[in-house]
Amino acid sequence: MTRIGHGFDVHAFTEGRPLVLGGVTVPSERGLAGHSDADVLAHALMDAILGAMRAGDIGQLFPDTDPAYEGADSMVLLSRVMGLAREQGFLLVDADCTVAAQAPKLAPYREQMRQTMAQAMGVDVSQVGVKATTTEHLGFVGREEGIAAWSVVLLDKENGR
Ligand SMILES: Nc1ccn([C@@H]2O[C@H](COP(=O)(O)O)[C@@H](O)[C@H]2O)c(=O)n1
Ligand SMILES: C[C@@]1(CO)OP(=O)(O)OP(=O)(O)OC[C@H]1O
Repeated sequence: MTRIGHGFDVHAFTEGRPLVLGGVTVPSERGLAGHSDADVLAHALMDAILGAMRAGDIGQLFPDTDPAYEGADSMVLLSRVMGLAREQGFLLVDADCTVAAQAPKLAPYREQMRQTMAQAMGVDVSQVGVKATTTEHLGFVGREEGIAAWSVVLLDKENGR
């Protein structure tokens, strides 16, 4: 049985925080606001996995009211989500992600993001795609107010329903 999952997340830019995307700290004057490290790309990927598992979303699993997740490393959370998936018999077939950011330029960090997220999930780098786009200066992304990310995943479960 194969399940599809989709994830979407947005975080606003803020001063005084590092910009963490796909577990990689990207050189930037500003970072993203959030209870955790605000890794919007990892959050979209986690929600896609949870969606395919029909297991709610990251806000349910890691509430932003819980001090345990203050400043949390999203790669640790991603490992935990994939661990839950494995416990339920799911294997990751494939994942693909898109980050919409007007700036900074993300292409130089794309491969590192793929590798870092693949490692956190315990899968091969070939199973994780990361792409970046601007929004041609349109909307909140285009005004450089924040970054959005989307992810789709396929999970496989033997003899599952
Ligand atoms: N933050 C970003 C956004 C885009 N890129 C790369 O530039 C290419 C062109 O972007 P468009 O929005 O004009 O299509 C895109 O395909 C990415 O490779 C980037 O590195 N960082
Ligand atoms: C990751 C979590 C962890 O508390 O916090 P945030 O960084 O606020 O991220 P968001 O995507 O807004 O919500 C999900 C939360 O689970």
